[in-house]
Amino acid sequence: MRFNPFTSHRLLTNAIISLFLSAVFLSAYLGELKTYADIQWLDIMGEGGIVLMTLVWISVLLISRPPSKVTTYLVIGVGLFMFSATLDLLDEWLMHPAHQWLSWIESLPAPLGMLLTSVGLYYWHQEQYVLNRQLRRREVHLREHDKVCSVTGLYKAQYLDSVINEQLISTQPFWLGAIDIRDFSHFNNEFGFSEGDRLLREISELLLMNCRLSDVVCRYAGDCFMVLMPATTEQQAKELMAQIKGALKYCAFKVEASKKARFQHVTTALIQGNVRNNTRTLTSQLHSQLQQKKYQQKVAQRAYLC
Ligand SMILES: Nc1nc2c(ncn2[C@@H]2O[C@H](COP(=O)(O)OP(=O)(O)OP(=O)(O)O)[C@@H](O)[C@H]2O)c(=O)[nH]1
Repeated sequence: MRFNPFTSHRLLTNAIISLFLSAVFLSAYLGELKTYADIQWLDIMGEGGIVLMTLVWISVLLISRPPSKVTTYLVIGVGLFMFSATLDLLDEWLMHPAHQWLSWIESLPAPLGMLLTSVGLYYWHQEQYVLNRQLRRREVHLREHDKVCSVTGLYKAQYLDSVINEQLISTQPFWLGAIDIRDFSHFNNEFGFSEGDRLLREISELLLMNCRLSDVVCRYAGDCFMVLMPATTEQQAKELMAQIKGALKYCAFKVEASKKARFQHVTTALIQGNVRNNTRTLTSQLHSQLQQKKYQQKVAQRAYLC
């Protein structure tokens, strides 16, 4: 999720714009233009780069973070640093009178800003600790955002493959389960793609709720999820998949447009991780098992209807 700095962080954005403009006006009001020969272009490039980068950091913070104490400390901290850096940059063009108060205004905000940024980083560390605990059920020890599905917040196939690889190397027994939503394309056609996305999100939450802390839940493809169950017996793996199936079957998903409850049916398949397998053969064997089950279910359904 991205935030709009002008709506989600109106006060902070206004504070940063005011800091920047006050540095410009202060310099322009008090300074005297230097002669062309006195201008150091190399200094301008270096100091201009610092101002530009601090403005980029502030924009990234405002766009990426929700309103919070951490965001305020970080943005104001970097903003004060940007204020000092802007004054520093502008005095390459404008000679400032040698007032004590002016040199304080130029030098004090930077260390104060760094202090506030450090406080913000400390709170960020605490916040991250809480978030890491929340994420424990979604990841093992890797954090690579490009491997996370933006719809469900679960890791994608690529991540699961790397965890399977690690499990195979460690020779620990593990089971891999696949869960495929039945007739998801019909659901999409009937209620729209965004309701489909919402259903995928709700299913992800239910999967996480039904899995143990040590399991890794991933969205493998479109409507197919996979669960890696480390140090698990066949009996435990089967029980877990049955619990997931049951939980989804009785979950009354309310479609926004009709407010009617929809119950989801899934097809599941299980395979044991074996040192003789490699990641690709394991996932493709599980996939073909799933396809076979789906086919059998469709044949049985047709026979029942006839
Ligand atoms: N809403 C939504 N739909 C998606 C997404 N990714 C894939 N899909 C849809 O998921 C559907 C998967 O179709 P199929 O593989 O035929 O699955 P199915 O309709 O459940 O059929 P069976 O699995 O055979 O019961 C397709 O309609 C895709 O368009 C997504 O991120 N969001």
